[in-house]
Amino acid sequence: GREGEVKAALLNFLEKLSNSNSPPDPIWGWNQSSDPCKDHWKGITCDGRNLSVKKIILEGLNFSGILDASALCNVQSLAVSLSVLSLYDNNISGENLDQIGNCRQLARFNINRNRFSGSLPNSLSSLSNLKTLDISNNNFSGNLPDLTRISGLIDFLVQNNQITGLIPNFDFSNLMHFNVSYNYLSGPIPFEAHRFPVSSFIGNPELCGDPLPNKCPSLPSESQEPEPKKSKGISIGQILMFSGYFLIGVVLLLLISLKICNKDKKKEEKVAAVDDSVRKPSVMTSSEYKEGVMSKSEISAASADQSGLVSSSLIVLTSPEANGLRFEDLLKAPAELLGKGKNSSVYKVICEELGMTVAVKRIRDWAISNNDFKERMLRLDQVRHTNILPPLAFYCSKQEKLLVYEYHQNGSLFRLLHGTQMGQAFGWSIRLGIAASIADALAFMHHELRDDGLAHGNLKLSNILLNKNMEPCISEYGLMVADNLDQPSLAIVNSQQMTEQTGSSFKSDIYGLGVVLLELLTGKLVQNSGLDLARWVLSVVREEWTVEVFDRTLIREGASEERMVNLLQVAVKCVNRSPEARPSINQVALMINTIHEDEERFIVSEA
Ligand SMILES: Nc1ncnc2c1ncn2[C@@H]1O[C@H](COP(=O)(O)OP(=O)(O)OP(=O)(O)O)[C@@H](O)[C@H]1O
Repeated sequence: GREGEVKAALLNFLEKLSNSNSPPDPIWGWNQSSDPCKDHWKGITCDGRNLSVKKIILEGLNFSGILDASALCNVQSLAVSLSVLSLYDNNISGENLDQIGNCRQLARFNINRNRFSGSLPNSLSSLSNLKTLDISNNNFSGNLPDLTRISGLIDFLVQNNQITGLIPNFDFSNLMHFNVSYNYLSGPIPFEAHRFPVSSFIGNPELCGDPLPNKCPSLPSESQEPEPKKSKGISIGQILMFSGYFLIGVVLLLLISLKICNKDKKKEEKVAAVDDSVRKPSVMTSSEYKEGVMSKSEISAASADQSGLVSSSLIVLTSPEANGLRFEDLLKAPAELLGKGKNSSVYKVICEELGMTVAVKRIRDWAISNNDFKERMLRLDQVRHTNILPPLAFYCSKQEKLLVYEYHQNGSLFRLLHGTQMGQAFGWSIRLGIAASIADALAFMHHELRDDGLAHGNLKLSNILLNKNMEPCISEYGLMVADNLDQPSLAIVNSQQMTEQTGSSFKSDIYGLGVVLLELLTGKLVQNSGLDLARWVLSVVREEWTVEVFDRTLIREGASEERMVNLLQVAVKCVNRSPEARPSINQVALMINTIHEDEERFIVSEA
């Protein structure tokens, strides 16, 4: 019957894989007289009712035979259920690989670190459920197959092969990891792929265009075309990447006094100058800048009273770090653009005389009255928590607001998790400790500021900075000018908007925290609202292969699966579509701290 057919197919598959006629090690349980599901054959995972084989995972086992795809995928009763095939890290080569296309349910196919060669089967394009394709570190040659129809692809990893030709079109929308480095690919990198880091493409001498430093030779009629496109949708990731190239950043603090309304036009020109500088790095001296934007009298008004609370200029708050900070110093100092969102930019400003480096956030066209803004800043100044970055000073005019924060040279959690110094250990205990600190800090702030209606409003990895001791420091608390508020109408974003409108942005913070937790657990990049990542995690958890979601470096490190699953459950609760169904921040903080304490007890017991 069916069961016998599956069993025979698996035994045939294993025999070819192990390249020997001797029966498999008895402790594996693979034999004629037992059942792959009920008797838990090593490497086999079945569905909940033990009726069908869902996964075959035989990693790092020194197999040196062949993967005969027809032995698995041409057996109907097996092919209809198999969703994961991973033979990562063996010495296997392939046979009948084109038959893989018959394993229609395959969501993960991983043959990384083996000895496959020849061309990639075109039948890969019929695996419409595929989420992870990892064929890296083999000897594949020929062109990449056309995978445009696989819209759910999340990981596409083909690095370290001998693949030639152009990078074909993909549906890049869900792709989180894309790596074609160290092959023989040529031609331009598709525009949609520019958001991936340089490391995704290096080692292909004939590949060109962003994010690689070598420009593509311009085609006669299109040479000027791509430029404006590039500047259009600069994402956080791109900004981070570009910042590597910008050794000298751009000096600009655009300030327009309330009184001088007729300088609007002039201001627009200046804004354009900033925008332009993102593409073409240039340096503008502070005196050039000052002349254009601010009159001397305004500067002196700004610096008239160092102790702060001067009406229409820079208002210095009570942090001891802000002591002596003057507008003039900010204007004189060299500045570097750190990042730029739709309505805001952040500059690093080095005030040498004060021996101090600050980050200045400039927000344009924020529909908040100057009085409300001032009141809000003064209120925020009264509530302090060690893991919340207080503003040092601020400035407001009708068109724009400036916020001065202490600069944190260790960067953000975003950079730590996705940055170039990937090798740096960012292990499970540290991630869990950071998660607990963030939750505690938010719980404190929510409690103190609930009556004022002041939540964080835009919690995400790039707003969580790291101090000298690598402890988290949440910046931009209370600004509540989320960049993503005008994203395309996706269900969760809409409900988030709704809650925000009804004054309950506290629940949005819970959602934001949930996404941060998901990112810490999966190591995956989240775009915009966090919707993609949340949706992906939920789909994976629903498919009963929860372990698949975790960051591989955490798995490799041997992090406790139980505690990772516990934290995942907290995260999943936080990203519930319905704001009312999300737990309160106190509940979240309690749950995370319990997991963190478990972890600490475990570490002590291990020592
Ligand atoms: N005080 C600071 N010290 C060091 N780096 C900072 C500081 N404030 C912000 N940054 C970094 O500057 C970059 C730009 O910050 P910004 O807040 O504009 O970007 P964002 O968080 O991506 O977008 P958003 O405008 O939605 O907050 C980020 O990489 C952020 O981590």
